[in-house]
Amino acid sequence: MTAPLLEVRNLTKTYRTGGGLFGRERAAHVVDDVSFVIEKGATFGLVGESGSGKTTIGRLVLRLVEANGGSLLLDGEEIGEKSDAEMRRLRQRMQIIFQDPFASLDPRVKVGEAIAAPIRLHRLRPRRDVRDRVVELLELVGLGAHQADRFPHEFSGGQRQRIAIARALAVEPELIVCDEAVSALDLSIQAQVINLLADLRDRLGVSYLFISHDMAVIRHVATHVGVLYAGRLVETGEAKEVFGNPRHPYTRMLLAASPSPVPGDARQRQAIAGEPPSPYERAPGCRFASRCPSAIDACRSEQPPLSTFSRGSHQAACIRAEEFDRLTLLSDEEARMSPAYRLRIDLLRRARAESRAT
Ligand SMILES: Nc1ncnc2c1ncn2[C@@H]1O[C@H](COP(=O)(O)OP(=O)(O)OP(=O)(O)O)[C@@H](O)[C@H]1O
Repeated sequence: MTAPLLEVRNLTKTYRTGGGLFGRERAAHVVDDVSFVIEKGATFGLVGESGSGKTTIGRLVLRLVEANGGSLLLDGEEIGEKSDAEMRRLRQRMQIIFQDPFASLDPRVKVGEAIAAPIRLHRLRPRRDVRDRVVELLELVGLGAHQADRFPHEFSGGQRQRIAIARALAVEPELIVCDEAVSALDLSIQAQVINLLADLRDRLGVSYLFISHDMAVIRHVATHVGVLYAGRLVETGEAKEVFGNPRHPYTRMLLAASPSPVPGDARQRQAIAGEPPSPYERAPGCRFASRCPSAIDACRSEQPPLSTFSRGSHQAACIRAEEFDRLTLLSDEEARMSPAYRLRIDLLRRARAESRAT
């Protein structure tokens, strides 16, 4: 079996703030033991609420910030230890697109020049061919040759994002990290940019780490999904499995809070009650326990077992919630035939009721 394009293993990031002469040093546990893979030509959608650590993971993958632990393998090769010089070469294979392309486009530089700069820097084309390549890239993202001589402010938000995509593609990357790349756009423009990204994936074989807080966007764009809660991945899997059969209670809450994918479906969206814990406070139990409808007392004192990470498979981190679901789905008939199951479900129900009463 060939190696996946990117393999992230047990990635951890803790920021230390304060300290010094008078301040007390504090640790923000922002990313905790995160593992996932991105296959060639796949879009891995990383979704979670604000502050869950999505941007940090994107930056860790590109080594724009350094991890405290874990490893990163690009095409099977460890890149976590590479020197700055080696990383500069590797960065050509990995690009990033931000939410606000205006911030990353110099207002004084014509867009043709902005796209040509990385081609020249990495000497990807002979000088005389650079202009043709810029035109080719503009056309690839649905813009025209005549737009090369305009300045960024002459474009709409959606067009600017297309320019950012063209510039990222200029170095022929294998992986593009899209950090909230469509979040600032109107819905109809969002759909156009998402379709463009999917089209480029099919035509060029590029892969994406697509970061978004919006389940509806992830549903449209992702082939695989990772659901992040307070720095931990609580569920990963193929998109059709995660959306068709979400297993973690947090995934279900995110889905209930997002619009129905069925046109005309008037289902009420349910806001997620409560707040995630601060990264500065890491209690021993499950981070999601205070918001979890299936939580029992034990969840507040110990982390529920994590199912082992295995490549490409659907995994649910919370074995306890899974077991509760499985048992409650048993029909009375099945439960009668299986006294052990019946006993177990009675115990779980009682534990849950007691935990709610306290
Ligand atoms: N340099 C830093 N020092 C201390 N804490 C940080 C630093 N950078 C990020 N954090 C904290 O890490 C947590 C995760 O931030 P991050 O930006 O990765 O989350 P996010 O899921 O991308 O959220 P958002 O969608 O709001 O950008 C936040 O609580 C943030 O305050």
